[in-house]
Amino acid sequence: MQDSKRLAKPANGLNGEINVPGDKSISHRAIMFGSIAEGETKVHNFLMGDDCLSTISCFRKLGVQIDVSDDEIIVHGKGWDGLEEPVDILDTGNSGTTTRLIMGLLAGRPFHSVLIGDESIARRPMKRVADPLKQLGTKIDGRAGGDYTPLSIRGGDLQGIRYELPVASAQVKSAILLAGIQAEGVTEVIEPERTRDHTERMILQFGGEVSRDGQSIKVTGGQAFKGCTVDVPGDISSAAFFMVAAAIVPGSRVRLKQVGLNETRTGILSVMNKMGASIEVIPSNDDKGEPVGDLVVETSSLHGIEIGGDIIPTLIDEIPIIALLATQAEGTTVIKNAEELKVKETNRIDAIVEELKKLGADIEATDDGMIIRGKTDLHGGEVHSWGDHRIGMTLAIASLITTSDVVLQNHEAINISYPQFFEHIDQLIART
Ligand SMILES: O=C(O)C1=C[C@@H](OP(=O)(O)O)[C@@H](O)[C@H](O)C1
Ligand SMILES: C=C(OP(=O)(O)O)C(=O)O
Repeated sequence: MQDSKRLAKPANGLNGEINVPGDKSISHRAIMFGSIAEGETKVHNFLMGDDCLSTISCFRKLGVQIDVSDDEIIVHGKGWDGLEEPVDILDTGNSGTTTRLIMGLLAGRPFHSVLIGDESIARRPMKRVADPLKQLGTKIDGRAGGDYTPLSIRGGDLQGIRYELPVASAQVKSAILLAGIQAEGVTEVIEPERTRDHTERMILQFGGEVSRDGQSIKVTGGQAFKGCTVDVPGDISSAAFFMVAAAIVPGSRVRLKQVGLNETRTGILSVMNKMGASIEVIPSNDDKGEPVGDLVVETSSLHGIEIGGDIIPTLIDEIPIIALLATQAEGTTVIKNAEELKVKETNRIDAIVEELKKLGADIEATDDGMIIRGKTDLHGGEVHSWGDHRIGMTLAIASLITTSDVVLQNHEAINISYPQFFEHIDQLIART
């Protein structure tokens, strides 16, 4: 059953501080590297969202012991050879990152696995990963000629390749690197634009080697990893909802603590600065593999800008909430080169345009993005998350500034990446 939720409104803005949950991309990778490493890996501030729980469940089925407690996750890695042929199907749930990265990791394992996910995963293209992995020497098949789940993978002896990514995707890059570290010789991936580099950083953190020269990333095969401690920073993609909320709700001042500030993820900061938002960045000194800092955001007067080109991969997941921000900016905001949004959990161009229109936004879809004209007073109404966590959170933040109530259908989708989301809204409203 899908639940609906009538959302509360702040009388005097959002105020106070919160720790947003751990970074989703880094949490997935910590479980994966912990599983293929020798010895124990401790993960602090792990994101207990549904996507990362899917990753834990898959690795348990591959024979890895993973202990979950309130303050840490312990992964008992047994090295590459410790992974066992799963007797059950690996269910990756709603998670594209789990599905695509695990494909790369299983590509070099000498056994058979079957991957399946939910109905959203079943619509997302997997050929972009399967093609290069087949070139490395893996056997992969699946629905529609191997482009969609269910997928079956029979790992094999791999040979390094040189591969130019046709799309700027960290998931495809990471899958190839995870296969490349098991292959004979060197594997080189060339990205058209820079994408998030958490996999590369984690290879180094677990004692491996990877090099970058411009847009080219190289790994040598036959690498073994050593367990370590991973301190997961707060997720800037989750912080983005409260950065925008603070900027658009009158009378707000919010401090978001210990947020990951990796420059391959901070496009939202540049965009908000350009639009005129008041954001103070307070960097921390104890960088443990990833840069972190606090962000203080205040209500701001905003203007529209053009967003496109190589900044897109650094803010791809933030575009739904940037669209809402743009409805509160004077003038026109154009978002282009963002066609990848069509193959996320939903077609996020269609989803955000359709739902924000229901609240009175002046927004139109284009082939590769959207055009938003502001500033518009938004009104209440009934909206739907489309089963997509980022669409659901964007609509919930919109409800903080609408002239009447918003009813959000299927808000549970938000548990994918931010289980404490509504608690955090209540907390920031209560402090006013
Ligand atoms: O590597 C990752 O952790 C991710 C990469 C991005 O996807 P693409 O690689 O498909 O761009 C992003 O949208 C996703 O939320 C997480
Ligand atoms: C696209 C996302 O995740 P994934 O690709 O892992 O499903 C997201 O979190 O916005």
